[in-house]
Amino acid sequence: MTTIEVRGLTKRYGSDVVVDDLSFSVEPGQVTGFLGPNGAGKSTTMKMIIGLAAPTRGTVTVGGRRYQDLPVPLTEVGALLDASAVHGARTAYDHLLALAVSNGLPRRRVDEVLVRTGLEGVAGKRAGGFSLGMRQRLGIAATLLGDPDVLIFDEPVNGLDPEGIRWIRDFMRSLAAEGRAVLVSSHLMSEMAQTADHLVVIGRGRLIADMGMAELMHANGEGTVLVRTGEPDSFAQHLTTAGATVRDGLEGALVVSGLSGAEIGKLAAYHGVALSELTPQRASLEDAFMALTRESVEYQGAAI
Ligand SMILES: Nc1ncnc2c1ncn2[C@@H]1O[C@H](COP(=O)(O)OP(=O)(O)OP(=O)(O)O)[C@@H](O)[C@H]1O
Repeated sequence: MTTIEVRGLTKRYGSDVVVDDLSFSVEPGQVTGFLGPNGAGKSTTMKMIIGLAAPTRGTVTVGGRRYQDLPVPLTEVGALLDASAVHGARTAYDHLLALAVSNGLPRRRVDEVLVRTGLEGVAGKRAGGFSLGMRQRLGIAATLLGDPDVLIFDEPVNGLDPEGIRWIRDFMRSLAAEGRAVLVSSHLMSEMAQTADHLVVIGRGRLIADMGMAELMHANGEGTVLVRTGEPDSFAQHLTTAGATVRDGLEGALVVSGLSGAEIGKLAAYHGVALSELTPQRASLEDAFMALTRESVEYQGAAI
């Protein structure tokens, strides 16, 4: 089972400890969101995973081995840390071919990853003229050349338009569905809420939370549903009788916990109550993240 294991990882730059005794695991078949405010140490951690920065202390292994000890790293782990790191004068095809050849990978992989990332139509175009979204696709294509079980992406949706964001999100999910371990960093909880199965949250280089997305949602009141109806009082009664907890929301809305949206919908149908809104709440997740990382953000602000 190929995973990333981070144990007691620490990185010091001068007197600054930017990654501080960090331990977590990245499991296969999941998207693990690596969350933290700007400057929390996400990029530095990712660099240490793929041997671009040396830990001051601690270890990090991919599939049980240090990156430096992997015979053909590209076949074990693909990483996209900076999509602009492309030779602009080269075509997309030549960029990938150079990477494949220098890593002893078969030429056919270039065609395969171009198709997989939807770039086959622009394979002969110079990467320098690519939009940010296309550069990201090209960067992702490169990570897949060696068909690795582990993939690492640093803020892959930064600066992308909604269509680009959606493409990346779906792509991450499809990679995890194939059984790969996917580690993806972001400073936005809202982004991770729609992509990740598991979350590793850091602040000031330290681990703040390491938990399943479902667990986090549950712990932070996810499962609350906003309900609007013309008969709030009688429907609130039905909800309470069915085991839900109901409190009043804004403008006559009911805020319901203890029943899912589907269950509330069925209950309304059973009692012949027309609902004008039935919305599972997600905002609490963003609140949870802000609360978790507030201290580290304030520290950053105060340090400037
Ligand atoms: N080569 C370096 N030399 C000195 N300090 C560094 C170096 N690389 C990163 N840092 C510092 O380490 C801290 C963590 O940076 P890092 O880029 O890992 O954070 P991050 O969580 O990825 O944030 P962002 O989302 O802003 O990239 C920052 O304060 C940064 O200035």
